[in-house]
Amino acid sequence: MDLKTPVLADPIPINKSRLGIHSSLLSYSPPRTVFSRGLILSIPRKKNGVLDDVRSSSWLDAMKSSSPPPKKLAFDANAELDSSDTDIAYRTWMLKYPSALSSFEQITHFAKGKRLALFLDYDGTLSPIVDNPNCAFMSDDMRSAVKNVAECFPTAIISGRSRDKVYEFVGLTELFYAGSHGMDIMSPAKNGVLSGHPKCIKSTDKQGKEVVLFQPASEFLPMIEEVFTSLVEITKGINGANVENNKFCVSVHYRNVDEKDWMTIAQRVGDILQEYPRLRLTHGRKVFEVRPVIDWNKGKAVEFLLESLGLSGCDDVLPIYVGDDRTDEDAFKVLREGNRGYGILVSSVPKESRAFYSLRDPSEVMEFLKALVAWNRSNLL
Ligand SMILES: O=P(O)(O)OC[C@H]1O[C@H](O[C@H]2O[C@H](CO)[C@@H](O)[C@H](O)[C@H]2O)[C@H](O)[C@@H](O)[C@@H]1O
Repeated sequence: MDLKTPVLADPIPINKSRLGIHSSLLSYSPPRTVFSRGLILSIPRKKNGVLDDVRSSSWLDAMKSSSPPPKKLAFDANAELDSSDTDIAYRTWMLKYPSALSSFEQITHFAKGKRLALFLDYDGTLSPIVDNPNCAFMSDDMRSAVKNVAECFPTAIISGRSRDKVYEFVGLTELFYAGSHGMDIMSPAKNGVLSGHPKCIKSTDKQGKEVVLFQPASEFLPMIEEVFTSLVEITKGINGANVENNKFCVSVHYRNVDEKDWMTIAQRVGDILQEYPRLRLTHGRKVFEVRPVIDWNKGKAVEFLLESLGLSGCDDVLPIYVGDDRTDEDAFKVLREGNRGYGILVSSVPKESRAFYSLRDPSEVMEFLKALVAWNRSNLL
């Protein structure tokens, strides 16, 4: 698809390319803007996506910067000058990743006459980041915004959580759910789009309704169970550590662990992972994520869903993906590389990304969803 984005509403010089998009929006390139130290979240990473050895000091740096501090702390702890520095850095960063709200007209101008498909991450996108992963509830307002948008466009939630857990939080039957970073895809009960797929299986959901599932990592289930048990065991003595079973992945949270114990937890997790060459370790927001070494991620899940919905390879389709985390970058990449659609990064701090646009936090995500619904309704008049 040719993303003929109209003129950008920000002062970035417009590239005279065929697409009329600034070159930085066409192909991924490292940001040219220099931000103050500590504002860029970077994680040491090898080319294959696996993090460097867990014992290296770069891990500790990555752990420290892996989730932005709550805004209040970032502003209170330092002098006024720091907060205005932060603001300037954020506004400068937004030149490269304009707000999807202030660019809304531009987005809908391009979306006119196209079929939209919406992909939403859960934690940090639909619900704010909280200390206790079991309490990451979404608000009723957000739920109704998601429900309304799903009535207008095919909508999927793609999360690192287990599919059951994210379904429990969201509780809407009309959506597609992809848990375990896209390794556990379920189509809505009344929508049979996955039924014809050769690798899909029929199952029943918690309410006993028939559902269709796609689980490309199913053979890893016993291994994940085993590593989950070991991780629970080795983190028992570390105050605040929390191991979450996400079915085809495991999360080891250190958000509530005292910083002096971060190296210990990283080392213990690394030691266990040594025994599992078919599992890999990645790093999210104050969390280590253990997952199978298979060629599958949130980007692949987006491609799979688009194909299953018959929306792949069509010029009149515009997929939009909204997410806040490193794992969402795989989806942003798929949309950007194929010039297929828009990635929207949710972040309150400058971050390097493959997204096109940005939103500051879940409340802006909700505004954006509401705006999409209003725009769709106005088109029907
Ligand atoms: O793909 P996502 O839906 O963004 O899931 C990624 C991880 O999200 C959850 O952890 C994050 O949110 C927690 C609740 O706000 C927070 O306490 C934690 O520090 C964050 O990393 C979830 O618990 C993980 O299992 C997911 O992998």
